[in-house]
Amino acid sequence: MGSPETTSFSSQSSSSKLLFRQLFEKESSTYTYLLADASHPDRPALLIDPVDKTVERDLSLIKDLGLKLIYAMNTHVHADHVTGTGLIKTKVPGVKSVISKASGSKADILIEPGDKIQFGSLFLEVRATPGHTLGCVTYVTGDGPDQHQPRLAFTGDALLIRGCGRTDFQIFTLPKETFVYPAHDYKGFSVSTVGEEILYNPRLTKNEETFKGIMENLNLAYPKMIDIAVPANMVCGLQDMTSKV
Ligand SMILES: N[C@@H](CCC(=O)N[C@@H](CSS)C(=O)NCC(=O)O)C(=O)O
Repeated sequence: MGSPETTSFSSQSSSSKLLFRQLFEKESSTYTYLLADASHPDRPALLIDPVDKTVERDLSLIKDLGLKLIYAMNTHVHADHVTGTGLIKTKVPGVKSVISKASGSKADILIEPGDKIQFGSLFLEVRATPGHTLGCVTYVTGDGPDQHQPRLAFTGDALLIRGCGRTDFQIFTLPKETFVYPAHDYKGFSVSTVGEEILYNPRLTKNEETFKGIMENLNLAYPKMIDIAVPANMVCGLQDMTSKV
C-alpha cells in the first residue's frame, strides 16, 4: 500500500496558532506528528512517536519551518519500530524525551495522567489509555480559549481508525468532534473523529464478549521488529547509538 494522504494545517485563533503535520513511515505504517506554536517568538515544537528511520526527514522539515524542537515524545513502548527519540537527542541538543512513568521506560521526562505538556501558549493533556501496553497514554490538545478547537487526540495504538490495539475506551469520553490521530494505519486512513469511531469502529461497537472474541482471534503475526524494538524503546532508543550516529 502506498503512503496514505496525510493531514496538515495551521490554525489561527485569537492568540494562538497551532502548526500541525502528520508524517508517515511506511515500513511500520507508523504516523509521527509534529505540533508547534507558530505564534510564539521561539516557535517551540514537539514530535509524537518519531521513528528512527525517518529522523532526518523530520528534522529537515522542522528546520525548513523554522521551528525549535523541545520535546520528542512517545505514546508507549512500541513493539514494531525503534523510536527516533534517542537519535534526535544526539542531533538536537536540549531536546527532552518524554514517555509515561507507567511504561517503565527511561526518558528525560516521565509523565503521568493529568500532566500538561506546554509548548509556547499551547499544551497537551496526558490521558491514561492502557490496554495495548500498560503505559499507553493519549496526548490531547488543550481545552481553552487559546487552544485549537476541535481538540486533537493522539491515541498511539489504543484507538486506531476503525480498529484498535486494545483499549480501555477512555478516549470515548472526549467530545465527539475530537479528531483522532492514531500511531498506525494499515488501511490507508489518516484521521477520524471520536464520534465516527463510536458509530463505525467494527470492534468497539460490539459488546464485551464479542470484543474479546475478536481480539483473541486477530491472529496477527509476531511483529517483525519486536525483539529489537522493545529493548531499544525501553531506553527511548538510546542504546547502541554508536552505530546510528
Ligand atoms: N505486521 C506488523 C505489526 C502489525 C501489528 O501487530 N500492529 C499492532 C500495533 S503495532 S505493535 C496492532 O495492535 N495492530 C492491531 C490491528 O488490528 O492490526 C509488524 O510485523 O510490525
